[in-house]
Amino acid sequence: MAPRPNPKIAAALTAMGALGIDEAKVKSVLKKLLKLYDKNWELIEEENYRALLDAIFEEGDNFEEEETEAEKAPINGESARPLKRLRLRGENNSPSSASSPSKKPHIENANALQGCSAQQSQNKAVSSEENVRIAGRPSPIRNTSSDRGKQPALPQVSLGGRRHVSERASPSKHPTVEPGKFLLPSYQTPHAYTMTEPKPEPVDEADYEVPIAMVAPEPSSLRHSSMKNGITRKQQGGNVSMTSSNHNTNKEGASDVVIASSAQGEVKLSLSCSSALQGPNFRMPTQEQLLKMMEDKCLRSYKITDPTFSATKMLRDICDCVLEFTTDSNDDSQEGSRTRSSIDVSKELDVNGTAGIGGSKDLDTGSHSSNGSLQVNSFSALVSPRGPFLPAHQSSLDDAVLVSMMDKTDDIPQSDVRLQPEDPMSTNSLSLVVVPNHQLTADDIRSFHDVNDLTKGEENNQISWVNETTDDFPPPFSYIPQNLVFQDACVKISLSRIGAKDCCSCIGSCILSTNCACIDKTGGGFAYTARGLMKEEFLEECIAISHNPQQHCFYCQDCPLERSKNDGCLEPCKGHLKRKFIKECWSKCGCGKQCANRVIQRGVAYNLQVFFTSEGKGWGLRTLEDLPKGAFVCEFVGEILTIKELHERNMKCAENGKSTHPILLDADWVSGFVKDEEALCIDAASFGNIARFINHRCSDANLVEIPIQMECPDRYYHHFALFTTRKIAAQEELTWDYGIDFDDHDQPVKLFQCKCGSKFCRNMKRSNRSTRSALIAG
Ligand SMILES: C[S@@+](CC[C@H](N)C(=O)[O-])C[C@H]1O[C@@H](n2cnc3c(N)ncnc32)[C@H](O)[C@@H]1O
Repeated sequence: MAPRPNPKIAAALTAMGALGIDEAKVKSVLKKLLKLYDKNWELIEEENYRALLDAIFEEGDNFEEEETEAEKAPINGESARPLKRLRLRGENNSPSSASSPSKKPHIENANALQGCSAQQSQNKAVSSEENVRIAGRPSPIRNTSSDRGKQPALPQVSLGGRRHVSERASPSKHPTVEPGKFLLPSYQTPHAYTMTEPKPEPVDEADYEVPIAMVAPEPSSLRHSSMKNGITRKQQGGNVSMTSSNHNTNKEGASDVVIASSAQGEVKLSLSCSSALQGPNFRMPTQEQLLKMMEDKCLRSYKITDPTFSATKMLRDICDCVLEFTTDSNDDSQEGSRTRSSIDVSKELDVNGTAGIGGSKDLDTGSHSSNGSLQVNSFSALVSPRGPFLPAHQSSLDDAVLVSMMDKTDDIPQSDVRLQPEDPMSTNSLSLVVVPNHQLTADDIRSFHDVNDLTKGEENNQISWVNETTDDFPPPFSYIPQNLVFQDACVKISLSRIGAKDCCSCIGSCILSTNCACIDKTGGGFAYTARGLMKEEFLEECIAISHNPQQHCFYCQDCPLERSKNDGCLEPCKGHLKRKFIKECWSKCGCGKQCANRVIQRGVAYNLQVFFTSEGKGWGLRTLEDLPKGAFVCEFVGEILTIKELHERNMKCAENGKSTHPILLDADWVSGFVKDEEALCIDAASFGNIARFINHRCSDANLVEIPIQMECPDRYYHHFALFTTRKIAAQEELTWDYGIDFDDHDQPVKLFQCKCGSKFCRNMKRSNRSTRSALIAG
């Protein structure tokens, strides 16, 4: 009867067999190792048989070196080592091994030996260290799982700088190497950025450098200087970039790695292939190919045998390390905060090969410059640390060359990392997303939105955004919770202007007071209920005014709106609505913040959401909870401009094909003369709050706007608050009547084809009217 195999030996053989290592070789090395370690299996089994694996590699190298001493003559200026490995690879890939999938690791194993060669030569030089290592610890590999990411390379493995392509398998020399195993770009057309599997092509070694590198999306001048300096550190708009470049003096198109982090805890790691890579058939590998290859490489070169090892995780670890370094451990504010990191891999191609890094031109999304170069700017780095993910801008994947990967969410386990290049809209923060080559300005970057909270924490509640209809993202703008003066607007807020009659001296809440000065100023008494809702009567009056504006207009003699047009033909005043307003108590009053007469200043109180409408109105705002009638929803916040400034802005916007959405603020029209700097409006196009998403509905809108006087004693109201006109059910879109006269093409609000769907739609009535007139005329 055959002796029962030692289960420990069997397990070791199985583990090594899984890596494609020949059983006989394992046995022979194991025997020696057992002897060396005095049969201490613990040392051998530690770290997935790392000691054994290491010994096998070393033994393999010694064996090969002895065997191929005669073949060490340099070829093409290369050392003999790669060639020796290749020969070995050829030997290992006997027909049987090549055809069997299980033999694939043989190829990798040969590569691993190749990766070991540097180690081998170092080992010889540090034999005393080696002795210590063997005696004290079986594995020379210090790269334990806890080290991973922080110290990705083995100290004894020299990987600094580029590795020449001939160190890798080149199909011309290694016919047994599988296609797609290598990052050998096969260029099809200048526009072919599809993630197709690269074909192994004959590569001229002189033109090909292994890319460990990155071309940062930055101006060419900066890139150039960073390349010259080798290593640069630059401060750009709050981002710190650490550029580590591996400059090859023989090549114009050297490449480098950029790791950037922002004060918000965002980390961006960018890698790019430089023009030096461009070959006649350059083609981008898929992310999976790239990461798989990296994992194979780690297995070979660093002997990382941990089955849970992944290149993705390693990249994330790099980001984590940056965060660790850049986060002040004493900073309490950082504690408990959700940190995220993003990893971008970008690629720059210089198709005609003339410009290299310094000479490439930037391109628009989906297109290429005349010189064929492609500049990638990532906005995945713009993701708020609090938000899970800023999805890529709508773009075809074919045009995209940049991948972004978010990691480290609180709610999704890291092991759940999925690469989803096919789903650019996925809001899974762990998605690998391809984003387009797109030039972003600093303004663009500042104004992107967190999918969980586009208020950037400025409101009481987070306000998320969703798009279930298209691939669009909310337009870029800066979120502000309170109005800001743009430039010339005269907004007089000063304590000295608020006299005794302009503020109350109530104690606690004014609702119980019989002589509140603020309530007296609000026409018609206390406007709010104790619950902070608008009183029915007051609300109905406001609604009635908005329904019949003609009956509540004041017409001035010298209208600042007409004056501001500056076109030499002053038309008569079109009228200013005399609205009801509310005077809320304020800081100079005796009451407290919880006073029932302070509603809008307590901010947004309901759960709202920005969503993409399905009726063609673009983005809209909806409520996620039932709202009672008379509830304050939000203020319309934006930049306060003079009407003159608005006209100038409108002209510029028209040139750029953009539009503003201003609303006119009330002034003291009845005083007879309102100065230019007192005729004001609010424009929320570039700076605004959630109200900028509220769409128009003719007549039966569920919100009504009411001016609020707070910190100004006169009839210049800078607060425009929106209250519900009725009960609103959860999920309903919030709308208000902009008060547009669809016949007046001269108003500051840009006219649009109204799709409010109301049976009272003025635009629909207008088009019905014109159809009728056309029918009558015709
Ligand atoms: C203040 S913005 C509202 C948010 C806007 N929908 C967006 O996507 O950013 C006003 C613009 O929204 C669109 N809009 C608002 N109400 C609309 C309606 N009833 N029908 C069609 N478009 C509307 C118009 O383009 C208008 O210029």
